[in-house]
Amino acid sequence: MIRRTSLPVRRVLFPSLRRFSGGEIAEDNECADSADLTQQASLYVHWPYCLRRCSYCNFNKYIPRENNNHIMTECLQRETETLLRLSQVSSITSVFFGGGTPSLAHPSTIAVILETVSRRVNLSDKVEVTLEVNPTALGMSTLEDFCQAGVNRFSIGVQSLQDDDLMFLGRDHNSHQALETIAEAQRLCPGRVSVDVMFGRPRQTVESWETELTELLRVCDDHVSLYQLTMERGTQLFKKVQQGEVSMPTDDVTAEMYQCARGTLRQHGFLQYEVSNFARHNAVSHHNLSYWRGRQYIGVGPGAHGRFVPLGEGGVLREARTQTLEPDVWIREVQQRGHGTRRRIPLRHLELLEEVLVMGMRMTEGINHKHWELFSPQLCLHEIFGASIDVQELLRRGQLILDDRGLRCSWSGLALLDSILPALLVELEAQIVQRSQHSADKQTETTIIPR
Ligand SMILES: C[S@@+](CC[C@H](N)C(=O)[O-])C[C@H]1O[C@@H](n2cnc3c(N)ncnc32)[C@H](O)[C@@H]1O
Ligand SMILES: C[S@@+](CC[C@H](N)C(=O)[O-])C[C@H]1O[C@@H](n2cnc3c(N)ncnc32)[C@H](O)[C@@H]1O
Ligand code: SF4
Repeated sequence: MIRRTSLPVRRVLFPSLRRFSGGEIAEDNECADSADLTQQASLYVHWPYCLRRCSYCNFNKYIPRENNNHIMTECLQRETETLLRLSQVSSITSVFFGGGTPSLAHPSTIAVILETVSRRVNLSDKVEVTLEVNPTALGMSTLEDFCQAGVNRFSIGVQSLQDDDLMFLGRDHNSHQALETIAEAQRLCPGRVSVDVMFGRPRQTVESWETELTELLRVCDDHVSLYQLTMERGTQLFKKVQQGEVSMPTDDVTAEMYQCARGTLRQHGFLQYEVSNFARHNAVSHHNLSYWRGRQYIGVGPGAHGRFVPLGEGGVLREARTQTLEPDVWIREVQQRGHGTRRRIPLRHLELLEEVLVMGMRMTEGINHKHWELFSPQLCLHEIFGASIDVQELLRRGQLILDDRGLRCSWSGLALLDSILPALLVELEAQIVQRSQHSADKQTETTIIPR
């Protein structure tokens, strides 16, 4: 039985182990081979500080007691060196400075980290280097210096163009500043500016959302990320909703908002390439694509996540790594041992395939046969999913497509990804377990010595 659960647009960008909550793209996927999987990685750098706490946010962020930018920079640099050495990658394919509010860092921090990377591995000038920017007056005034430091893509946290909503969300900017920042970023990096916008906000209606999005599309550049406002435990918003002070739109309303936004974006020439992401003129985010395509990534900074094979330590399995969350503790660890890795979990074959499946199905292109074969040379997509009754039902309903290109969601299926994934994961596990059972039986058969 396949039921709708929720929209897949909630904020899941990189997979957390065992917790799965949902056109045309540049061709770089096609050229990946198995050597690329271990020799290349993208790099994520987390800046953990913000000016204030937004009412809805439970990302890993802190309001600094004092300015320790200098020490944070030194430690980010040191951890980058350590993790590059452990991964033994030969090139970094994209860099993403996220947070927190990385536009609060000094531009020289960005330059120092990029120099550190290029001293150790290949970092071509053409590589995408993104900085997340809060559209405050300060954020806007430093954009040019960030470009000088090596940033060539900006991701601007606009969230809304309604000033009363921005205030309610606890943002540190207003709509005028957001518009000015978009214009300045576009002047500096034409075609490489993204905006984040949230829907499903209290009091928002489908009509007001459509008007707001249309207004944003008139002024924005070529990339838009849409996020459904999600209630997170421990946030002010969560408390207010629990206490009945604020009510959130129903699931039916947010589903309508999502579908309406997809249509509006399409009318404005944006192609959807992932559940939450839309691009014009092929201005896709290469960094985020590398997550969805199951490539290696190195996560540096407090709370950053990474996925790579630690070749420098003689490892053979890809590991899920998480860095220590709390900045002061992380700083001490980096000073003492060169990195602040808190957790390392080697991914078994099934777990790796689960991640490849969950992340890959978020893209409109889905998972093509060649891509799957890189991770699963023994069992192809048809062998795993072709005979499943649940999958057949999804195919019959037109929500899923399995053909000679590979496995992907249809337009209607993508909005239901969260309810489609469980059926796929169950089938994947069943087939992998069955196959390993089968080969174990075969091994036993051949090793029995007749009396
Ligand atoms: C964690 S923020 C970091 C970048 C920057 N500080 C900002 O706020 O724009 C990245 C994005 O996460 C999204 N986000 C954070 N909390 C969210 C929530 N509870 N629901 C939906 N999206 C959320 C916002 O759209 C935001 O742009
Ligand atoms: C919600 S997304 C927004 C991306 C944006 N829409 C774009 O197209 O560039 C970015 C956020 O995800 C989180 N994030 C991304 N990669 C991460 C990683 N490897 N480790 C930890 N957090 C990560 C960070 O909080 C970052 O601010
Ligand atoms: S500025 Fe961004 S990271 Fe900081 S609290 Fe707000 S949403 Fe979270």
